[in-house]
Amino acid sequence: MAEPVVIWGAGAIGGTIGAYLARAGQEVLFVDVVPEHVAEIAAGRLRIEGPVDSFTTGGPAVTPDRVTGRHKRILLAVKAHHTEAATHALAPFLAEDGMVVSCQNGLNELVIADIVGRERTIGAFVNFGADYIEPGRILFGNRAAVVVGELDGSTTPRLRDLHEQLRVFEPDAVLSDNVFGYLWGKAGYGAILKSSALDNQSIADFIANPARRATIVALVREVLAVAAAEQVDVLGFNGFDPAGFLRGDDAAIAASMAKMEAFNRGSAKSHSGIWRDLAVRKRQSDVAAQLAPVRAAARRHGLPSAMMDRLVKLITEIEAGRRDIGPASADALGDAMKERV
Ligand SMILES: NC(=O)C1=CN([C@@H]2O[C@H](COP(=O)(O)OP(=O)(O)OC[C@H]3O[C@@H](n4cnc5c(N)ncnc54)[C@H](OP(=O)(O)O)[C@@H]3O)[C@@H](O)[C@H]2O)C=CC1
Ligand SMILES: CC(C)(CO)C(=O)C(=O)O
Repeated sequence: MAEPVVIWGAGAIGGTIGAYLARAGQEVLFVDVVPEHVAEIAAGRLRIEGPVDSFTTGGPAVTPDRVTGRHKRILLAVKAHHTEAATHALAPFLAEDGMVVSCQNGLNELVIADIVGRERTIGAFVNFGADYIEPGRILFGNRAAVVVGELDGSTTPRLRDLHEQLRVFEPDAVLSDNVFGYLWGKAGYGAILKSSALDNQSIADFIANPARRATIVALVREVLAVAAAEQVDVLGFNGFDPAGFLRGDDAAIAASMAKMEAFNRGSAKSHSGIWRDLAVRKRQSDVAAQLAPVRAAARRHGLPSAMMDRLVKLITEIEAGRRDIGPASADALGDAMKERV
């Protein structure tokens, strides 16, 4: 029997990728902590819906306590604040020569590598949009960048195999020698998504809102300054132009903002996953966990992190029920910028 690929965390991202692989006839084992969702997948009722595609599939699916065997390829797709626990849980089931592929937002590769070893960790960057609707139902909102890369930038046979496999899901998937360039790029672009969760506007409307422009630029530049200090060659994607932001080039930034707005208008996923956690699912988001390594690096380099610090504080207040989502919260992030100067 073929070696199955394990999808650990079969929600919006893991469920979508796994559904494509299963539909293509590949051996997939879905693992998730939500028993009702696991039951639907195991019963062959994993439904992908939305403008991109519409199909129902399924396959073997279990909760983590029912996993057996040792597996060569585990795609990890849990939120950043669940990375450490999930990696500890999967480690006993990872083959000695196996790999964990982080299909996540954030610099989770660093956490995973600490637990299973750098040589068993592969980096990935995903920017497509998906929403977990209910057990067995996922909205696939839009296609977007998918990238894989070894942490040291090398091109290995296992990376080529993984890349080929992911092309079943995203034909334009990229094999990169600079996956950290994309991950830091997503940290910059992701800062916009995070700040958009302070308000109820869609991502596209938030980006287009002139009242948010200066705050977005200051926040993105703060993140990218840290990437530069870390000597990362940050890469762009789907309209995001990190070089333009870093240079403080107004024309390039305006062009990038227009492209990012258009890109997000084309998605059926109108709001960020973070907004969805806060406003719809009423639960903790992974904002603090995603920004933790960026803020730590800022401290190491003696760089400012006032915008990121304020963003985390505001989101934490929303999570605790001490603050509402709305324009006043987005304004409060702008205040951090004004206080800085
Ligand atoms: N959704 C999107 O459009 C995008 C998401 N991302 C990133 O992809 C990653 C996955 O996000 P997304 O798919 O949206 O999240 P979801 O919440 O939709 O899916 C994650 C799933 O993993 C489950 N889970 C949590 N802990 C564990 C565990 N220890 N073992 C197994 N399963 C677990 C969750 O259960 P429970 O819900 O109970 O926690 C949930 O079912 C995140 O890093 C996110 O930032 C990146 C690009 C786009
Ligand atoms: C908005 C999106 C899908 C990136 O395009 C994202 O990364 C998120 O919601 O966390």
